[in-house]
This record gives sequence, structure tokens and C-alpha cells, in this order.
Amino acid sequence: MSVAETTENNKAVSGVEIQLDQVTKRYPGTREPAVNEFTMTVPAGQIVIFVGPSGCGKTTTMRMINRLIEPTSGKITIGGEDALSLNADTLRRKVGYAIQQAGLFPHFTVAQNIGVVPGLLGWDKKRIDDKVEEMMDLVGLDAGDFHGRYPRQLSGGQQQRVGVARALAADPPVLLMDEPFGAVDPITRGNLQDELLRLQTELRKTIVFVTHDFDEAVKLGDKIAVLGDQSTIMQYDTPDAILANPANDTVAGFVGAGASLKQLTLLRVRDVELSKPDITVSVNDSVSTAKEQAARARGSFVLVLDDRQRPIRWVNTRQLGAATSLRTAGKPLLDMVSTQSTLQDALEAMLAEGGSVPVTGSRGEYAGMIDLDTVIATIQQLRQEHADDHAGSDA
Ligand SMILES: Nc1ncnc2c1ncn2[C@@H]1O[C@H](COP(=O)(O)OP(=O)(O)OP(=O)(O)O)[C@@H](O)[C@H]1O
Repeated sequence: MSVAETTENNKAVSGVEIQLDQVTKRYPGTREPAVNEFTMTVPAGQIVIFVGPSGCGKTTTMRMINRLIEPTSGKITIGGEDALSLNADTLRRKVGYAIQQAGLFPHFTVAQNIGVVPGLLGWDKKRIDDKVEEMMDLVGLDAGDFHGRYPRQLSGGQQQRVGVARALAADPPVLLMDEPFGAVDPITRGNLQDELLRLQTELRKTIVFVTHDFDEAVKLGDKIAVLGDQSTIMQYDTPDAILANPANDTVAGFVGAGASLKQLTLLRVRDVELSKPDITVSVNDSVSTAKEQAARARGSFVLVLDDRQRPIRWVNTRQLGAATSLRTAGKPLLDMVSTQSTLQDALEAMLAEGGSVPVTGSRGEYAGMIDLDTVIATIQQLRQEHADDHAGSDA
């Protein structure tokens, strides 16, 4: 396998590139095309999100990829093959499809729903059974419990999981998802989004995902296509680039208020410089060592680290006065973040702590502190870069 086919975490990309070239859809009896000369490359193994106002043509564009809607003109290739000349079986193998409210067959059990496409492809019973079990496991549904249930006996979130399992059952390189999490409550929706991201780190499919929700697009997308009327591409770029530099006022309107706050969800603590104040003591140090340290520290606080350098407690000068051991002095640490956390998580923790918070590295070891000034400076720097980009593009 070539280097290009592996990702940074060494999972093989199973998805393939999709190309749409001047694809147009005219519905019979309408004056204007619903999709007009749409041209885009969806990179292999990435999640591309279509966002845009109702009726702009997102669903029509997406459904032309698996030919649930036949294009009027133009060309579509999936992994280099002409999609318009593929037969129905090949398309089913290549392109999985998941939709809002899961679209499950009400009179089929969970297992029968997941086995639909393998059944259509003529797999034998044992192979289908094994696949159904594997898929239920993949999406976090206990096969013993859910196998024989009917869709009406499932919660909305469970139905969506079955919908995703069904779409993935024939292991297609491409997955189309049309507002798949649109009909569930915000908490379930967040969980399903997290699960999709977890699945994607393993599967590396090419996913085209339609949503109305820009926050969902920012969270899930490797790239976002902001579409206007007749599926006109107003901007097609990474979430970061769109947030920092919306192509026009319409895109800016779609990005909505709080673009800077949304950017905090894209940046990780590892992306910023941590401060390293001299405030740590080991749990094995004496109380008097800690007192000297606290006297030197600006806030009169010290951070106690355990034998493996992990932060465990805060102690202040007053608490040290009466303390006999650093194992019990002061208060256990409530909030900390890791280098993997987003800057939004860090900001939350700072608001809860009322100041800077400790940061831990990959093994839980103390890595430094993050403070509000760092977050503010990072946002200001992004704004500056964004202003420079504008100056660059105006030149
Ligand atoms: N079968 C059809 N016959 C005629 N016009 C249609 C048909 N299906 C869709 N349209 C029109 O095509 C345009 C694009 O519709 P489409 O469903 O692709 O938009 P969308 O962006 O997915 O909308 P939404 O976000 O509301 O689902 C709309 O103006 C719609 O009215």
C-alpha cells in the first residue's frame, strides 16, 4: 500500500474519489434547473458537507450520485468509474445511503433491515447473519437485545444507528447521508455525531452529508460546500477557512453569529503555547517545601503531582499552614483539560475554575497551564490572518 493510501493514524482509506462534472438536473415541467452545472471533486476518505438554504438543491445533487435521481446532463465518476453506466447492483455495492428518520422498513426486524442490501446482492444466509452482527456491534447496538425488534420498538437514536448500519452493510466505499440526524434531540444528535467521527477514523469512507445545521457541518466536515440557489457553490473549503474567511455576505450569514466561538471548537489545546509557571510540587515533597513554593508562586497556590507526574490537588498557603501531608492537603482537582481538548473545552474549564487550568499530556502527565490571555491572543491572531487573507485576495 502506498503512503498516499494511509492516513496519519495509519488506517487505510477505503473510500474513493467522487467527481461531478457540470452536472445539471431539470425536473420535468419546471422552468429553471434544480441543479445547474455542478462541478466538484469529493476527495477519497473525507467527509464533505453540503449546507445551504431549503430548496437550494442539496438533496437533488446528492441523489444524483447514486442515481436515485437521474441527471439531465453532465458526468459523475465514482472511483474513476462512470456512475451513469453502472448497473443497480454495482451502485448498491459502491454507495450506501442513510436518510432522516432512518427510513427503515417498518415490517422488517432490525436484522432484516440491516441485511437488505446484502440480500439484494445475493449473499448466502450465513454471510448475511455474520455481517448483520458485525454491523450492530459497529454502531453500538447489542445484537442479543435488538436483533429481532421492529423499528417502532426503538428510540429515534437507535433507529438512526440501524439506518447507518444498513447503509454500511455492503461495505461501500461511498456513503451518502441526507440529514441523517435531523429528527433526534440535540443530545442524541451530539452522540450520533461523535459516533460517526469515531467510525470514520476506522472506516475512512468517502462521505457526502447534507445538513441545514452549520454547527453540525463544522463539527463533522473535512470540507464544507456552502450552496446557494440551483446548487451554486458559494464556497468549498475546510471549516476553518470558511469560519475565518467567508467568501461573501451570504456565506457569512450562514456561518452566523459567533464565528470566533465556533473556531474555538476547531482548535486544540496542543495548538497553543502553554505557560509553565513554577507552581508544582510532588506529593512526596514535605509540607515546608510546598510552603516555600507557594510563597514564590504568584497566586499562593501550588499544584500537587502524583508519582507519575499527574496533577491531583490544589493547595494554598492557608491550607498548607495546618497540613501534615500533601496527600490530603487542599482540594482535589476538579477541572483540567488535555492537549487533545478543544479550546472551547478549555474555556469552559476556565470559566468553571475562575482562572487558568492545568493541562495534561497523552499519559495524563502535567504539561503546563492554559489561561484566558492565551485563548484571546489565539483568536486575535486568527482574526489578523483572516484580515491578511482578505488583503491578499483583494490585491
Ligand atoms: N420531483 C420534483 N419535481 C419538480 N421539482 C422538484 C422535484 N424535487 C425537487 N424539486 C425542486 O428542486 C429544488 C431543489 O430541491 P432539493 O430537495 O434538492 O433541495 P434541498 O436543498 O435538498 O432542500 P431541503 O433542504 O428543503 O431538503 C427545489 O426548488 C424543489 O422544489
